[in-house]
Amino acid sequence: MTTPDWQTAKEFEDITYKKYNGVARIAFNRPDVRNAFRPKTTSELYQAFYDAQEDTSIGVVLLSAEGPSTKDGIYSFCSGGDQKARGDQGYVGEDGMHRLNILEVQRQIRFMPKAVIAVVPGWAVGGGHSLHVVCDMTLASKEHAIFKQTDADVTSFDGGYGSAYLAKMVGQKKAREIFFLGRNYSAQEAYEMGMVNAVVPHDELEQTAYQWAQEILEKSPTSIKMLKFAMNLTDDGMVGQQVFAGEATRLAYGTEEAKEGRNAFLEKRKPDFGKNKWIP
Ligand SMILES: CC(C)(COP(=O)(O)OP(=O)(O)OC[C@H]1O[C@@H](n2cnc3c(N)ncnc32)[C@H](O)[C@@H]1OP(=O)(O)O)[C@@H](O)C(=O)NCCC(=O)NCCSC(=O)CCC(=O)c1ccccc1C(=O)O
Repeated sequence: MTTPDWQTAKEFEDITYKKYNGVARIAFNRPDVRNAFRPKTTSELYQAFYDAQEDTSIGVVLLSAEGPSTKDGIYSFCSGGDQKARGDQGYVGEDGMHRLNILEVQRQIRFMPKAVIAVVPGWAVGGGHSLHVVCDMTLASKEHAIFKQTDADVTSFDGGYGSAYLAKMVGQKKAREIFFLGRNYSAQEAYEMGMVNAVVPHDELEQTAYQWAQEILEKSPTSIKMLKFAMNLTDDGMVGQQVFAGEATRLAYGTEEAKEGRNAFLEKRKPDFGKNKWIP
């Protein structure tokens, strides 16, 4: 397996954004504050995920993190909302507005028609924990990954994917333990709970993530997209149905039947869908 020769796709301040060979790598880049996100970070994440979604050469996105901290050498994935940027109604950006826009990033990850893999080299805490939960898969550093939910320490509560979807993943009792007690869990413990796909030696983590991405890229893009949306559907209610059905409509547009319907309208005639089209 080749080592990725990552090329910077766009320069940002709080994240790095690179691409190589069908894979986009978006990484938190505030390691000295355990990769906490502030409004600038979430805005940059939003832009990078949007670009990765629009880029037809990209099939898999890795959500990772730079590090370790220059202060103490500790690795982190993300420690959630930056408590120094927190105001009374959200996190305060350079424009003075109070925002909760990490939830928009969660929805981008959830609804993008491409696989998103969380690559967790260290702490995954609070809103950072929720981000790994919403990703399609999670790979974790054997030596350094620690999973922890501190929402209940700082009067926050991710009542969507971070908690309710987590409960579907690890079971109700375990999810309540994670949130109500706020303990630290190792990569192995997270794996045994069912919220991590693989525990990987730290030095091999990024290469393994790239390798998993390459395996996905060998599959049918339509299958991957439809499978992701099918698996989302039951937990996402009407929006899940809308997203899945939108892609089904796209597939229907490609049929002769759909072309006849469009052409008949444009030619101001009744459509002729032919006989024997009612396949069982
Ligand atoms: C992550 C820790 C457990 C790591 O502990 P440790 O290794 O001992 O390191 P520290 O010495 O504590 O930290 C080193 C350094 O980093 C700074 N830092 C760490 N985390 C943060 C943070 N989240 N914000 C700001 N700064 C942080 C720390 O101050 C130190 O700085 P020095 O200057 O060197 O002293 C531990 O650090 C820890 O517990 N961190 C806090 C975790 C936390 O509580 N996060 C917030 C949870 S709430 C949240 O994320 C809500 C966001 C969200 O997703 C959401 C959900 C629902 C609705 C809306 C939203 C939304 O959008 O807000």
